[in-house]
Amino acid sequence: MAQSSQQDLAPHEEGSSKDLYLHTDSKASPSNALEIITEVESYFESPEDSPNSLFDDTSPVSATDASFEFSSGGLPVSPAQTEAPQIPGLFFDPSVLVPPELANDVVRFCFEHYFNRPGVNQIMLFGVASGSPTSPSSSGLPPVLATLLSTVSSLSKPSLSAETYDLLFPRNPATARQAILNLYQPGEGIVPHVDLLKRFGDGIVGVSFGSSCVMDFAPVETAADAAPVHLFLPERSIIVLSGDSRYAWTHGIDKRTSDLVADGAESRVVPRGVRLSITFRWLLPGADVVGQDGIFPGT
Ligand SMILES: O=C(O)CCC(=O)C(=O)O
Ligand SMILES: [Fe+2]
Repeated sequence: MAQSSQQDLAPHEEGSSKDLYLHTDSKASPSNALEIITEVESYFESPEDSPNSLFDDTSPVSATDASFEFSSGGLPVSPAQTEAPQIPGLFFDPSVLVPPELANDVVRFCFEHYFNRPGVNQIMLFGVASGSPTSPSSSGLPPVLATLLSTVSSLSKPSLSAETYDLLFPRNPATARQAILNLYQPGEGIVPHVDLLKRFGDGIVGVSFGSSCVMDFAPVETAADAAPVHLFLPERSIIVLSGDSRYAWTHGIDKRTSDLVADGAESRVVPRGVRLSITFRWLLPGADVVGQDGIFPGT
């Protein structure tokens, strides 16, 4: 699969594999969100036919069931690991999950407010440079996402170093947060990439809703040849990318309808359902200005 540099992912950048159409959507905008951007097309990789059911049953099936693909190219892939890989700055604890009630609230809110029209599969929300885990309502994000952020903050604190925790959840944020909502149908993915270096700072946190998936990581330097690390991200799990894992490794999701996952000495196939991911990132200073010289074209 093609690797994408961070430039390829910039909306409207030349060289992007697909044209992106951005528009602000004031109708769908909760009053406390600064801006909502709907990307009608995105850099997602899609299969020929996308199933249209939402959040289907995704119970695992036997790895010997030949009806499930193991990779987009039909080539076998090694089973994904279920524990955090040894990638500096990557934090992942499979036992730390967002509570189901909050996950339901988040999914319901996002479908009602953002994914309520055909063709919309990506939404960007921008918070403000204030608010903290202790007063999430002042983040400028919709309340349910502010609650998600504060829940992720308390859930992940024990697994994070103090330094990484402060990076993600500083007492007095100096820059604004972006929340990007990505909706994947089974069979869709996202090309391996490093999140935009000029737009986003260090410390990225992502939460999976509705379905698991396997995220692939590869070192930037050797991404073309090196065997990627495959990590199984269960529904409601939290992943943190900082330091090397944010800057020196690509991350991506192969376009498959099922994933092969290690299960002790065995492996199992886990079908993918509709997955919503919510990723929180820091906008770099100056990247929070919307306009010709701001976060949109040309930056
Ligand atoms: O869906 C995900 O978990 C990853 C999304 C992502 O990497 C991005 O939006 O930059
Ligand atoms: Fe990313």
